[in-house]
Amino acid sequence: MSVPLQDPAPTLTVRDLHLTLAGRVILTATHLTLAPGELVHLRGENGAGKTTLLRALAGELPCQGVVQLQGHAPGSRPARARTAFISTEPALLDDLTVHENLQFMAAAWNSPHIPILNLAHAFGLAPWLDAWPTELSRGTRQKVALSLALGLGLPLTLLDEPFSTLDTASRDVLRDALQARLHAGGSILLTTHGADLMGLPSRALEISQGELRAAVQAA
Ligand SMILES: Nc1ncnc2c1ncn2[C@@H]1O[C@H](COP(=O)(O)OP(=O)(O)OP(=O)(O)O)[C@@H](O)[C@H]1O
Repeated sequence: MSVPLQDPAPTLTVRDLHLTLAGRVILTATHLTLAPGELVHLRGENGAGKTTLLRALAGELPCQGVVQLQGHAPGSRPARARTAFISTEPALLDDLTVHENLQFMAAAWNSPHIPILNLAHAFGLAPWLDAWPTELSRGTRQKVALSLALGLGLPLTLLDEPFSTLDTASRDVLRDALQARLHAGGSILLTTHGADLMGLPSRALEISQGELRAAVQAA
């Protein structure tokens, strides 16, 4: 007897999320799910609430409602162990070299160091491995952070405008790394201002004036 195929459990589930800052409701999201191997592309104008949503899902901002990452609340230890979040100004440890940062983060996540280093090489970071983070340009710092985020191979990757500071060759490397993460069953939520996702299969969501709306289209 054949067993009916079932949809895999979502990596991320959001229902009736409300986020209030300084007495003002900044963000509402009635419904959002992210399946394994799915890329959701969050679009919206300046100030729409994209970064705020990513920060809430990463556990950096407290919110009300149902938010579950593989059954865990954002910010909890198990949720943090499953989430990579790269902001537009990614933090690195300034008293460690780039290579030491990569090794330290791999050890902190109990993850192999080699996939991270391979991505760093693909991004052309070899000349920067012995540099200090304070010596890096914005785009180079972003490439270090993206090597970490995608090389860790965590179930959920949250990326705030990951393409914005990258040159053409690095955008291609990022596209291939995102594709590989999706093939491995990772879930990705990323923000952009525009619509160009370089051919990556994605589901677009629109966020406007702090309100997350229903799906727009598959790309
Ligand atoms: N700490 C805070 N206190 C009060 N309001 C805030 C705070 N952080 C963000 N906001 C407000 O939340 C709203 C959404 O900001 P957010 O940074 O999420 O927008 P965004 O869509 O990422 O914009 P952009 O494309 O410009 O980066 C804005 O109106 C902003 O002023």
